[in-house]
Amino acid sequence: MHSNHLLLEEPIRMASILEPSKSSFFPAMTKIVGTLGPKSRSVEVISGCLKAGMSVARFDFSWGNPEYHQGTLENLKTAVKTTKKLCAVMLDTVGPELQVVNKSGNPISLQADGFVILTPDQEQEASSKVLPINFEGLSKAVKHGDTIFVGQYLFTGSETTSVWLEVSEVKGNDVVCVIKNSATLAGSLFTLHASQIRIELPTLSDKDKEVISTWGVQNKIDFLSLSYTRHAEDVRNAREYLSKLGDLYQTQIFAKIENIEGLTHFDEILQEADGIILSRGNLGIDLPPEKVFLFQKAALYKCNMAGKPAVVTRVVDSMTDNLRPTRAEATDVANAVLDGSDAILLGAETLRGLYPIETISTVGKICAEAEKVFNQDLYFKKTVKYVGEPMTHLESIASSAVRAAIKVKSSVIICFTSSGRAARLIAKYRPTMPVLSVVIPRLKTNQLKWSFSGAFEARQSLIVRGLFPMLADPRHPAESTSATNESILKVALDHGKASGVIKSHDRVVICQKVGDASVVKIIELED
Ligand SMILES: Nc1ncnc2c1ncn2[C@@H]1O[C@H](COP(=O)(O)OP(=O)(O)O)[C@@H](O)[C@H]1O
Ligand SMILES: C=C(OP(=O)(O)O)C(=O)O
Ligand SMILES: [K+]
Ligand SMILES: [Mg+2]
Repeated sequence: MHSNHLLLEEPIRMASILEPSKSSFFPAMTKIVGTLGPKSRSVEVISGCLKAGMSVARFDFSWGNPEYHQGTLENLKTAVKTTKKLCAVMLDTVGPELQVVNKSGNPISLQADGFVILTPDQEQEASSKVLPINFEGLSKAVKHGDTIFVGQYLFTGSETTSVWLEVSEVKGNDVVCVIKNSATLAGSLFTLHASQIRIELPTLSDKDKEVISTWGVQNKIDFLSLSYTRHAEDVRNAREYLSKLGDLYQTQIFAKIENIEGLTHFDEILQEADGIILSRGNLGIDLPPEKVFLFQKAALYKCNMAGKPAVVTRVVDSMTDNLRPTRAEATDVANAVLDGSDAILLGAETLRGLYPIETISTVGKICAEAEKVFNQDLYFKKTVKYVGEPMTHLESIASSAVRAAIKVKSSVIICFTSSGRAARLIAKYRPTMPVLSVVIPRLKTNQLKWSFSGAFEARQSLIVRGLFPMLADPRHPAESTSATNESILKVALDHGKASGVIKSHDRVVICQKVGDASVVKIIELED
């Protein structure tokens, strides 16, 4: 991954672009989140997705019932066991999402320049004249001239099954709209996005709370993807809610920025959240198109400097029905990596697309190519400058480990960690080689029972660029002696060798505590 590192800023020999990339054990340092659904729920397809590089599975509760998602999750567990590839679980909330329910499922044909009424009366059947919605307050929120977008769940923006509407007038609780483009709405559920409109609904709905406290608790979800996060308060409320649900106090919250309200409160949200999802599906229609890239670059920079993982969505929409991405999409994936994203989230492509596995492997290959030309040196300097001095001891150790690893051309960095903090800080400096984070379980109690920490911490690193976790045997307690440290290190090195990332005579940088001191060690392997 770090060999023959090219820099875009230097003249590249054009022919070198054509040199095939060496295959490596890790498809890419950038992680892939796949949304699982109808086209990606069998053990066979999920196994294919894991082998192709998916390391986080997203379960989107905007759609489907808990039993359906449970069936998928059971298959995921089987696939994880058989492929021996780790995968984290992300629960995605419905939040204040506006939806049109088309009970009959019959296609609804809308003609440009005609009118259609949006009504909160859900008793009415959806038709080309009336679309019933799940929200009473739309008529109070919108005014003449506002734009509304309605499309199939997870619309890609490139299909003829979604429609733009312009508000013509408000009649009581109904909103009369002019149809801007002819379209046929297909399916039984449509998402409705009112551009730049405040929707007075809670970010965590009652339905979300119920799902989290049942399905979420039962499955010990690693991540909560908080749809339509608009304020830091939304994250605080979700955290408060999770803190009372057994193991879920350890669940990380990823705030989804999907509209202008979230964008304007970005800095405060980033402080509260464990990570950010740049939800370009919704945000891409809330923002004028010419502003989307600016948000992406600015938000990724802020996440990188804060050392918090950032996930970019909606990159290869056209792969929902096609085996190849468009040129623009392929370039977009690479740019997301160059801009600093940790992970790419696939939505419709894996959920209802025809090529879930191929999409993951194509995106992974593009990411890996972009990583090779990522200007780590420049990024490193920028980050050190941003953090300033004095640095905390741990951050200084982490950044030094990355520098040492690059200088000695180390094949991997091995980081011992219990909380995951040290490994995340190393990843923050974007090393060009993989980081094997060896998570050492810690014995803990909640006054009712004793258990080992570590499982959440290990899985949560599956969304961070460059981190590859390994959970140490709980028989090696965190309060370790140097003898146990040595034996764990041997296990980590053997694991690295078996997977092909470490070879004989390689140099390896190790970050661990010896006694009370954090140390960075460089070792050179023998045969
Ligand atoms: N069990 C362990 N054995 C040896 N070193 C460790 C262990 N856990 C953490 N370290 C090292 O201790 C330092 C603090 O790491 P951090 O991840 O913040 O630890 P903690 O998990 O205790 O919060 C780092 O240098 C890390 O590599
Ligand atoms: C990922 C997104 O949201 P959803 O949950 O609707 O897929 C998005 O808007 O990009
Ligand atoms: K959702
Ligand atoms: Mg969305």
